[in-house]
Amino acid sequence: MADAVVLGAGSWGTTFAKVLADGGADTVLWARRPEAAREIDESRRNTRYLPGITLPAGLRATSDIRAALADASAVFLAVPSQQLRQLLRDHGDAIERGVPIVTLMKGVESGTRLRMTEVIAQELQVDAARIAAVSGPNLALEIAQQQPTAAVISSSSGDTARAIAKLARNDYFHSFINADVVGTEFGGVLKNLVALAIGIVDGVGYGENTKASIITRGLAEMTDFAVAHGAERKTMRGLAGLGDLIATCGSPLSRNFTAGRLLGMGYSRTDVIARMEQVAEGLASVDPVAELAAAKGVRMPILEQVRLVLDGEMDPRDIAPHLTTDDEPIEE
Ligand SMILES: NC(=O)C1=CN([C@@H]2O[C@H](COP(=O)(O)OP(=O)(O)OC[C@H]3O[C@@H](n4cnc5c(N)ncnc54)[C@H](O)[C@@H]3O)[C@@H](O)[C@H]2O)C=CC1
Ligand SMILES: O=C(CO)COP(=O)(O)O
Repeated sequence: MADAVVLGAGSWGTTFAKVLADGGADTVLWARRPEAAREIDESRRNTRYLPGITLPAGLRATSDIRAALADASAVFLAVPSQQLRQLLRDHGDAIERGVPIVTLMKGVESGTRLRMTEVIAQELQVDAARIAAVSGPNLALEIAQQQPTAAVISSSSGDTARAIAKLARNDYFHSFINADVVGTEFGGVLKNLVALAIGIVDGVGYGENTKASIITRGLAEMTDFAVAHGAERKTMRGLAGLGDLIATCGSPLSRNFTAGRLLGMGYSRTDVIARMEQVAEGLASVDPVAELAAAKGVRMPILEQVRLVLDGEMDPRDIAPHLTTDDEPIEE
């Protein structure tokens, strides 16, 4: 049995497989395209997603998903959020009973508005104690370059969180644990939306005051939303909240920042999607998160303005002054 099987050989799946393999885990990475699996196995490279990175010799790749799953002691999921349900529907039956299932993903499903751990529980009919979510300030390329980084592994089961945290650590990557799955997952989803906003104002040409204002108010919005959905406030100040917000909003490596920047430069939603070569999860999360916020009566003016820019109903230059939609001053 392989210690870990990672599904999805994009930038994060490949990087996380490297993290696991560098920590000593016998790891198999599933790539949808046979030529991608071959490149990883034969050249120790994934040039499309991780240029310049040499992958560890111990990391094996395959395009045979069912054989990989049948041999897995733990399964890690790293495909775009809107694709997860179909993948599990097609191949979830190949996963052995009792195996922990870990999402590395940062999105909600449009339509159902479900978090990834909820999609896993629903589609595979597995107990929440077997499921974990990984989040944190984890820009893939920096980790692939072995720059020191921390993440948090969240599960309702302390045993599952601890087991995954022990697997996902090495001399450049450290995993903490928590039991706040709702907050940990929503942290990853919500920071993408703030990163879109930061990208937009960067594309417009605004500077650090604007960005700091949006990041600070964005964290307040994230916290209101997450707490209304049952998260712990402190999770939003941790790696999966503030930590990831800082990394994602401050880096041109972020695809959400990049997508926002194109919007700020005047490209339409359709143009931005066409130009992105990797997934920018925030683009698909805007509407379901806005719906979830409305259902709980949570006001999210920054998210609302990102939505208006995406829909072509607001000039990107107008986003910054509208950090609140209130006419009367409100308490910070
Ligand atoms: N790249 C990063 O720095 C980080 C990404 N994440 C999250 O990880 C998840 C995956 O993102 P990335 O790897 O960055 O995306 P990516 O765009 O680099 O790669 C996505 C991978 O999924 C595959 N894929 C696409 N549709 C598929 C389908 N229908 N069935 C199977 N495979 C499919 C693609 O071929 C590709 O290998 C996202 O939810 C993202 O938010 C989380 C932390 C860091
Ligand atoms: O989640 C990430 C960093 O923690 C990656 O952000 P992007 O998806 O915006 O690239």
